[in-house]
Amino acid sequence: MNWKGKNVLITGIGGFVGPYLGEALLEKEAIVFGLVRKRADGLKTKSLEDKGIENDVKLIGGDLTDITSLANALDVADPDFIFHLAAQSFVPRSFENSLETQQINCIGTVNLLDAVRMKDIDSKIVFAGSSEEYGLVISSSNNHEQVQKKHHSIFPEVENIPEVPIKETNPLRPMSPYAVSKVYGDFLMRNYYHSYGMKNVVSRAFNHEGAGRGPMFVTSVITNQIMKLKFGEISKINIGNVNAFRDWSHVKEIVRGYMLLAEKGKNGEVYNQGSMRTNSVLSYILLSLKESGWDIDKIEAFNGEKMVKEPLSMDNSKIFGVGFEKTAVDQMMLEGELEYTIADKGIYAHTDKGEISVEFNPERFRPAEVPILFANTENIQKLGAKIEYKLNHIIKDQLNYYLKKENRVLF
Ligand SMILES: C[C@H]1O[C@H](OP(=O)(O)OP(=O)(O)OC[C@H]2O[C@@H](n3cnc4c(=O)[nH]c(N)nc43)[C@H](O)[C@@H]2O)[C@@H](O)[C@@H](O)C1=O
Repeated sequence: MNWKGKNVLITGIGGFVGPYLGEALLEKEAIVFGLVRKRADGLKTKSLEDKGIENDVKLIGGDLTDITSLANALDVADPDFIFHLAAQSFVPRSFENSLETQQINCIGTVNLLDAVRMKDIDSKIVFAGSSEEYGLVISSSNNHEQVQKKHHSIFPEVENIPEVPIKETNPLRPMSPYAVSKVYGDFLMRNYYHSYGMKNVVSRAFNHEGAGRGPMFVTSVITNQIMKLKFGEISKINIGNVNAFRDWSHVKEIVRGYMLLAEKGKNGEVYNQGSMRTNSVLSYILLSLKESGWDIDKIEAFNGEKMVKEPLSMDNSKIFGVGFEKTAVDQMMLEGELEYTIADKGIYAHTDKGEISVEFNPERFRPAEVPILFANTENIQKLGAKIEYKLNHIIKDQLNYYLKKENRVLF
């Protein structure tokens, strides 16, 4: 599609993904408008300045919870396309402040749809749904008796049949207020399409990362701390649940997917976006250490009970198909060879440059957890999406970002 001269409105342009999307659309000569919250010191945001596009996008002050400001934004932008990215997106915060999350993510989304409907604007909306909507997904790694019992107590209808890689047709079993809010938006989009013919497509993106990712998300927590470790600013790594598996993509790939969905996504449809890989948080730590120059010999639980040899071997690449990378640690965890928690308090990584301590901090654990996310992306691949970035590209980008001292933060 020719984006040249197309009016595009991005809600949440000042977040993590917004500037990447803005940049990609500007390269295609689209006219980019961005909704940002009004502040006393103006509309400019650091993430847009970091990308150097703060003067090229047209910022509109507004708030998703204020429908009048959305009507105004639509008047100003007269959009051909709307990318609705704005949200409270940090899962732990949604547990602490559920109402805020529902106000921004649910009320904000219905406000946007109603403003478009009442103004009778003919634009196509791409909605940022989330893989978090799938929530409690069954895989062989969490399909043993004790865990099955717990699954049934949360979702009695669950059948203990492995569901990975996850298709769009998988049941939605949200595990956090954030996830519930995204299910709301997802269903509302489809309802407005079927009720009013309002053009829209839902993207269910799995985790996406890169330089500038919010410091509270786990990949930033890891790479930030590893750079601090390298520069002697801290002496150990502090982390939460290392046994969760996530499907991590590069943010640039997800942005390409958003644009593809705007162009070719079927109205009223839902598309997964992801890498078709799954790795544990522990592996993200080990791979990041490796990328930063530490050679890991073995890892060992604080209590000394379990030992893992060659944690970084990258075989088994054919098991799950496209671009699958996993470490021996992932392999053992997925096959249940390593206990669900290989350690209760932490692990030591024995490296060529000495021992690194990785401490599990109970405050970083969540009241409810999504055990594994692993995307089946066949549907968006049929539209032309390709997976090019490897996990180590993503890690490198994040480590490079934290090479700069001013980017290293307390987290
Ligand atoms: C697709 C989806 O992606 C993101 O949601 P998320 O998966 O919750 O992302 P995260 O990076 O906060 O956590 C990933 C995993 O890592 C575990 N974990 C361990 N230790 C720490 C830790 O210290 N901090 C954090 N944040 N997580 C930790 C944590 O328990 C979880 O299992 C959002 O963009 C969301 O908006 C979205 O839509």
